[in-house]
Amino acid sequence: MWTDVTAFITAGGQSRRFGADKAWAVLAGSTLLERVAGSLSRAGRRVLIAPPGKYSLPGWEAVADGRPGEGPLAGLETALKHAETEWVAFAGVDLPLLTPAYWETLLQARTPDSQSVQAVHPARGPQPLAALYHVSLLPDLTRMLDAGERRLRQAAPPRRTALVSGLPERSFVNVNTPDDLNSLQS
Ligand SMILES: Nc1nc2c(ncn2[C@@H]2O[C@H](COP(=O)(O)OP(=O)(O)OP(=O)(O)O)[C@@H](O)[C@H]2O)c(=O)[nH]1
Ligand SMILES: [Mg+2]
Repeated sequence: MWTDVTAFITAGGQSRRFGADKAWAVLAGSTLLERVAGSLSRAGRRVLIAPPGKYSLPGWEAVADGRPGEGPLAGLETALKHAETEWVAFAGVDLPLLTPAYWETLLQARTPDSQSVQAVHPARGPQPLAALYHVSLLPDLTRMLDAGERRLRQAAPPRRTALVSGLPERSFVNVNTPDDLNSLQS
């Protein structure tokens, strides 16, 4: 059990590219939402950020977005506000190949002065949508959002971000379109 981290799944998106709610899309008998949730099931407290009543996931609390429709950076602000631990594990709904081992590797890479821990894809760089964040980021995050910033990759300063290389590339598979899902099924 990961007692010192709270898991959050940000599920407030519109799935415009997918064309239907991708949280409910099924891969190998489980929904994408269930698959991400499964990777985080060892977290002591688990919270879904989504419009009220939209999803229910056994073992997961639900909280509403503080800034509905403003994207995953706003979802992260909501997560940090609801965290009762110093660290949160923050994930999107559309990363169906994440595993407990992925998160354990990130948890072990925390350092006393880091505010985020992110896995690095060899071609695409740091992966902020399946990453750890420290609650001390909250005031700066709120300021950034108030100033109009919406890019999740801006959430943590690079000098305070611990980077983890060498995780299996399949961990990063991200489903944005029906083709992305089809290519996993074939
Ligand atoms: N809480 C919250 N999460 C969001 C919001 N917008 C997107 N997300 C989530 O952020 C993650 C990554 O976002 P995208 O891949 O862009 O998903 P999306 O916005 O539903 O899809 P598109 O409409 O195709 O961009 C997914 O888990 C989304 O549910 C939002 O406004 N609030
Ligand atoms: Mg989007």
